Amino acid sequence: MTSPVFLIGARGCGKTTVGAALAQALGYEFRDTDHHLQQVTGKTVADIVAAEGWEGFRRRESASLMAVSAPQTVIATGGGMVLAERNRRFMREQGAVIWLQANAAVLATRLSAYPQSAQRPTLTGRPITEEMSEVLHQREALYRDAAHHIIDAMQAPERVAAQILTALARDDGRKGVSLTG
Ligand SMILES: Nc1ncnc2c1ncn2[C@@H]1O[C@H](COP(=O)(O)OP(=O)(O)OP(=O)(O)O)[C@@H](O)[C@H]1O
Ligand SMILES: O=C(O)C1=C[C@@H](O)[C@@H](O)[C@H](O)C1
Ligand SMILES: [Mg+2]
Repeated sequence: MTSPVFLIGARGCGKTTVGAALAQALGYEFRDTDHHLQQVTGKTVADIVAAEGWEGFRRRESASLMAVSAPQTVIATGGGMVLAERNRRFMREQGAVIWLQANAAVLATRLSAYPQSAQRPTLTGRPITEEMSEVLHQREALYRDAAHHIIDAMQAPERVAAQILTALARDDGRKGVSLTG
């Protein structure tokens, strides 16, 4: 397998955390669309949203997705990457798409412990548990639509990474190629 691996899912599901470990295990590059956007603009998500609105941010994150996608790369995407149909189609066509699934209570607990509010400005203006419930309600069908594999992200990061490796190896087995070849 050489095609990119895209990690999708809500804020706090572990795309950045698990993505780095997964890339290391595969010997792949690791890219993160939120980090890329911050590097090229020199601005945080909150800065971009304040200057250009969420619409401007969504346009820029779609461009980031195209910019970082490459063979032998694990890509942690922004939580809202799936909102655009074009992004969902692009990821499905270009590589393997993995949804890291977690419930609102777990996500809210993680995000409360480590808010990073410059990178995660409020999406709804509501308290965090309510916000995550609302966001999941709006997006679950989109994550499901985009994903080739759904992984339980409410386990230790190493377990999550191991289960993704198993799913990718199974894909390769079906195609008759080895994971590293
Ligand atoms: N499997 C896990 N178990 C426990 N804590 C986790 C797990 N995965 C991530 N975390 C913790 O949750 C927080 C959010 O993780 P991370 O930044 O990787 O999420 P993300 O999906 O990249 O979020 P965002 O969409 O906002 O970029 C971090 O503090 C991280 O240490
Ligand atoms: O879920 C979302 O809409 C977001 C998630 C983060 O990764 C960032 O991309 C940004 O804060 C928006
Ligand atoms: Mg992240």
